Amino acid sequence: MNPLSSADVAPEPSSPQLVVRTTLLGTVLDEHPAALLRLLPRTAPLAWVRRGDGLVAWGEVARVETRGPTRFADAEAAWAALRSRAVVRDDVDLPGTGPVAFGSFAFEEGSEQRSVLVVPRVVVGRRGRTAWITTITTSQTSAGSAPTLAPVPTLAHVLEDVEPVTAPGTVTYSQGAVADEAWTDAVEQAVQQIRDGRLDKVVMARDVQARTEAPIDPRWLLTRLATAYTGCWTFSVDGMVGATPELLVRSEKGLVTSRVLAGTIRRTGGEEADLARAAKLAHSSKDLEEHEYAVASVAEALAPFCQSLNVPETPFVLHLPNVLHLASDVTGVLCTRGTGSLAAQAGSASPTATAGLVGPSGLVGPGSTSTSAGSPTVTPPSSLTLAAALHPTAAVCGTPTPVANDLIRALEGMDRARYAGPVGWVGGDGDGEWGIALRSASLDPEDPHSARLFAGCGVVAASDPAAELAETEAKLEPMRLALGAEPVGSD
Ligand SMILES: C=C(O[C@H]1C=CC=C(C(=O)O)[C@@H]1O)C(=O)O
Repeated sequence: MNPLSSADVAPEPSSPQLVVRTTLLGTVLDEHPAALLRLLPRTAPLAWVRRGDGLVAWGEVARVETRGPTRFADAEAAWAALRSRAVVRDDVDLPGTGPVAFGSFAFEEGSEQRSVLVVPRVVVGRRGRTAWITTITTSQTSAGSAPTLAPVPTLAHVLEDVEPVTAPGTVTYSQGAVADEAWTDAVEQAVQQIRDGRLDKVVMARDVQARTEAPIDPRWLLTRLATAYTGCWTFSVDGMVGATPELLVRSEKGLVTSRVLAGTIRRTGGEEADLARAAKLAHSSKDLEEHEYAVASVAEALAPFCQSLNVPETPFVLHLPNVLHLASDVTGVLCTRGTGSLAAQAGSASPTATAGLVGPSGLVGPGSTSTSAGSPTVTPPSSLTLAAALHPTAAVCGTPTPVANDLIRALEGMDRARYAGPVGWVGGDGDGEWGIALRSASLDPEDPHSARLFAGCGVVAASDPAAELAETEAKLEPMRLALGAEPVGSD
């Protein structure tokens, strides 16, 4: 059993002291992909779940709200202050045990939408056969006296308080910020700008409004998403709900992973026809081009933090129930004390500098990006720092990033709010997992009958606006299914 420990960093007088206790859960959770989600209360559920593993949480002992260009840095500083003073007893010591904060960040620095980090009161987690429960309280004790650990609830106690999940009833959909025709016009203009050479790729998104007969119970959506989209990360943070297939970054004990997606084709439902479509996607020059930009943006953003990086040369085809995607898993080893970053190594022209680093064909790989700031990193960056550095990737913004971002502002006609922004969790040691908030909806805090669904797609020179509109419809399917009534099976 780990002793009570408090990090030896100077206390930050303005932030409360967290008292955190993690213990093993004696009760075995069943194998259903939504088993963890069944523990959640109706109000403000927090979740990050995939294939039955992950974290669910509720209650709120601290909340950080940030905005604007410093939204990531401010959240990071607040979390650093909280975790540095935390008193922690962790009997399990796995990723996701001990102190945890859930976050959801606005896509755009000029967004009206707040970005949030929430420190929950109770977290239940599972990794394989191990399940645990963490309680977090804030200490009210005066300096010098020992903080009291909260009693740990049993699973039976937790389940006693769970209200039944309710269905949303009939759902009606209506146009979002931009009508379909105006949206395809905007895509047409984007294609023209690409053909004129102003940029290589831009991701254009749209929204759809859903209105439900009964108030939306987020657990209805989460359970259905986790059951049908088992390969995706089902998330819920501060009203942002979805099942994303795209992992922006996972940072665990010095290793980083990012699942990059770009390039899409709708599934037909028939196995043989889908295999033919997968082959078509894998050879589509338009989709491969879209994908290469996205992989390059991730590799470039990670290079300054990594001593080695593996960038697959060719994507694989990821099968989801609604669509097929081109996918690449980029992995890396973070710099530690004494090991310089890839970017720095590339600058020094070391023969081993780019070992294991394969740039996507035809694009500038990170190993040759000598302009990246490449000073050796001594403290491994937190997962939130990495997410901030990666955001926005070319899977949700475009190439070059600033030009694409400007074009999105000029043409898209809506505030993306937290759609396509990082969503996930960060732990007490900075490790964590952040997805890109895709295949998602934002629940209206003022009106429980209302949700805003989002979808976007990568536009390149060869894009056809009508086909891009159809692609957004395919990407809206998971959330339409989540709001539906018919039974769902797993993929
Ligand atoms: C922007 C979205 O998807 C991105 C992720 C995968 C494939 C994409 C594409 O093929 O366009 C997009 O880059 C979305 O789902 O809203």
